[in-house]
Amino acid sequence: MNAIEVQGICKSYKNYRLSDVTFQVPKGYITGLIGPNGAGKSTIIKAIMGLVKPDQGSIQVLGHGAEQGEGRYKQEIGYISDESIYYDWLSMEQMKKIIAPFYPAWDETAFQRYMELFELPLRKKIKDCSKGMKMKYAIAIALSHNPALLIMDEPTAGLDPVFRRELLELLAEYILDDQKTILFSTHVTTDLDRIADYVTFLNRGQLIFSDTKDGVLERYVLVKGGKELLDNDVRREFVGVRETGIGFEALSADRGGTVSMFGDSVMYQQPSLEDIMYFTVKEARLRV
Ligand SMILES: Nc1ncnc2c1ncn2[C@@H]1O[C@H](COP(=O)(O)OP(=O)(O)OP(=O)(O)O)[C@@H](O)[C@H]1O
Repeated sequence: MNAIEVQGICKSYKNYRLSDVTFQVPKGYITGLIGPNGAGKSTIIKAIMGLVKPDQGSIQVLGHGAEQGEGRYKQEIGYISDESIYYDWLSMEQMKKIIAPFYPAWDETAFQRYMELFELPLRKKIKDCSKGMKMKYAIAIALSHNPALLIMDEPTAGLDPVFRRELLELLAEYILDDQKTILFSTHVTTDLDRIADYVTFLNRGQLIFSDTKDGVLERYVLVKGGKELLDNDVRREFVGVRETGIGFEALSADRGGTVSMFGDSVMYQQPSLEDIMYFTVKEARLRV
């Protein structure tokens, strides 16, 4: 079953086009949305939240059309935006008192626990908080109404490495009951290496893939070989090629085909998600 279904979404801005993007966010898992700056991650997330109206396509969230304004199902969603959405002249405690009544499932004990865990002083004014503190506060608020679906736009941006890791552990714990789903965007692929079950990769408004992380890592392979092997036909086999002083390094999206083509004349390595993003994005830039 899917918590989110994005079907054929298109959205055009002046110098940007999100082109026919289709993917699903399966219930009970963590899906990471990756892509470089300007790929369209925030646009997709805002469309899922009903904050951006797609030109074409449809989006279902928890079984409802995403365009259904402030439908009740929205209480089931914990949303962390890439912009601060709070009245920053209020203290964190005062702001919470405004937000909590909107959520019937608000858990005050959990909120107090998260504030303590994240070392956030309740009386501090939001405008006096650091970027990381504001992000932690948004996470505390989102988790305290026990949402079935957590949607976060770059939640790890601005967090120090220690809290970043603790947050990822917290999220992994959050979905342990199989009823919760998380979608989060990031351009830090190591966040996904740690906790994502599914990865959706967007580049220049186009979907590159949406698959299980293990499936992606099985399909792609990094090849290292001598320069003499690299002619134009061979280049076309790869997602991207980087020439080095002594040879080349290239990424293939077809491990089986590549291994049967090169046999043992090259070296093979398991690429990381960062390698996959690097070669894909670099190649797309060269083609423009
Ligand atoms: N309201 C808007 N009007 C015009 N252009 C917009 C608007 N919103 C987004 N864009 C453009 O759409 C493109 C995608 O932006 P988006 O914020 O979705 O990317 P992103 O992948 O979230 O990037 P980042 O990682 O830098 O946050 C960018 O070129 C951006 O300038």
